[in-house]
Amino acid sequence: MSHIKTILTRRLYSTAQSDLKTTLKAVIPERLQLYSHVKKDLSSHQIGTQTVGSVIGGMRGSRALLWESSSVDPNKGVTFHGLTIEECQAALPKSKHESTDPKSEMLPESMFWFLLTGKLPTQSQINTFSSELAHKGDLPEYVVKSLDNLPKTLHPMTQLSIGISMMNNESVFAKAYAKGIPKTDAWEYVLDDVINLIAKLPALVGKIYSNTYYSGKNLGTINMDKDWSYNMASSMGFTLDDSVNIKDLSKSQSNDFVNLVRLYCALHGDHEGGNVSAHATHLVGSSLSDPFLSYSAGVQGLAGPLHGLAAQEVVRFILEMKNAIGGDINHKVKIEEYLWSLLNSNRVIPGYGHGVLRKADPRFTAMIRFGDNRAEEFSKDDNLQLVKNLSAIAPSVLTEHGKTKNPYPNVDSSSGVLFYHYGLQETLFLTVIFGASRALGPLSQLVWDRVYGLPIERPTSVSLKKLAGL
Ligand SMILES: CC(=O)SCCNC(=O)CCNC(=O)[C@H](O)C(C)(C)COP(=O)(O)OP(=O)(O)OC[C@H]1O[C@@H](n2cnc3c(N)ncnc32)[C@H](O)[C@@H]1OP(=O)(O)O
Ligand SMILES: O=C([O-])CC(=O)C(=O)O
Repeated sequence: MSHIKTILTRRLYSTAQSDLKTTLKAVIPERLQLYSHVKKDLSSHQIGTQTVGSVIGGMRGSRALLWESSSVDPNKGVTFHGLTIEECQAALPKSKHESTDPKSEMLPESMFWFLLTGKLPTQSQINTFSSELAHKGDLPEYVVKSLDNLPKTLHPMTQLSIGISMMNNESVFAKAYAKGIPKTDAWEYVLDDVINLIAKLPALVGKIYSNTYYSGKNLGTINMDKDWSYNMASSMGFTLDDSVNIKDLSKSQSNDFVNLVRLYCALHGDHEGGNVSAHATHLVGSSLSDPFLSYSAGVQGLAGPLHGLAAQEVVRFILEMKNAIGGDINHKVKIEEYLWSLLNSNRVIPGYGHGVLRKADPRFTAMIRFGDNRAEEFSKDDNLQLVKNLSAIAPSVLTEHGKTKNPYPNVDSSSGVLFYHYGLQETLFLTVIFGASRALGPLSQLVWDRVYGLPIERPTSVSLKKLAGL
């Protein structure tokens, strides 16, 4: 016994009289050495059904999640129940007021219906559903008051996640669960919560925008006869008839903005289950946290710069680059030099690379198409032109740099500058629209998680020493 104690004491206790950080610093080099060995020499080794490389490499290549609504092919990108973006654009209902307008975009609520059911909704089903969302769109008073009391300097994504999380006070699922419900009924309560959550996003997004940038002024109202994206645009003050038109847009610019929200939100709604926001929502939901808590976790994941926050980072990067190259947006050499300066200072090029994709993201192309279809509006937009030039130049620079497995643009590359064009120039806000959009897919899957009665997610962890066979 005393022998064991001596060994443990020698192995486990710090010998020096040092503080916490110093003690940690001292043990890092040895552990890093072991980590490098495991990564370099043992990645292909099998541990259970996984490779060691997958365990320490962000679970790449591990098929570990059940997800119904979309899938991502490395070369072709996302499909929604097997339909490509263009097929969805052709098949999903638009606003009832613009159903024959070729420039009007599919509605995110049509996408949600499709993601959830796997069935294409009819125009009349969507008219009714848009109206249901509008009627459920009011924010509870305590949420408004709490948002009003947050510091204006709080990042809009943090405000979004707080707002969503607070509404768990409304959760019919949480209340029903507390009373006791059969497991087989859970999905119906979850569906009610999911619809309520999605319905409240336009007002929530508008409230955060107004509080952060316009001192809480009422910028617009929800119109019961309009769709979810139109109401989001109104809440932010970007429509002519239902808002203060805060950016003084023309009628056609305001229509474009609404359609940009529609396209952006429909496209960003789902990207299979492994991305951080979807996975976080699914993981938290697996403990039977209600949809508000679950999706607020998803939003917190989306707020990371390697994931959704890249939407804001790209716009900042494009503006900085334009400045640094003296506005010479067509100067290939200057652009290349700027990219190298970033890479050489160990920064990532935002909007490039992907965990799964190995070609340009078709969502990137769809957003660029949105601008190209409005040639007159965008003909003098240097930012969009720079984004396009960059997409022709950056892949060869990143390939020569030799690190990223995918040197092509991802979805975040193009979308921010489109919003910027129409006056949404508060860059820290851009990911909030992403946050509203991403509710569609992960929350539709959450309903199915409860239909199937999926268990709590609980993989097993393993230590580095064990991976190294020590
Ligand atoms: C909605 C979305 O989430 S889309 C993604 C949005 N994020 C961005 O645009 C941020 C920039 N891109 C990246 O950081 C990455 O490409 C990610 C996070 C998207 C994917 O990461 P991974 O799957 O690890 O990419 P990959 O396996 O190609 O990474 C290998 C190396 O290339 C580097 N790399 C990847 N992309 C880039 C990039 N755009 N610029 C510079 N280096 C890059 C990685 O940092 C990594 O370096 P390391 O070996 O020193 O750690
Ligand atoms: O799939 C991913 O990892 C990131 C992404 O593009 C998304 O979530 O839309």
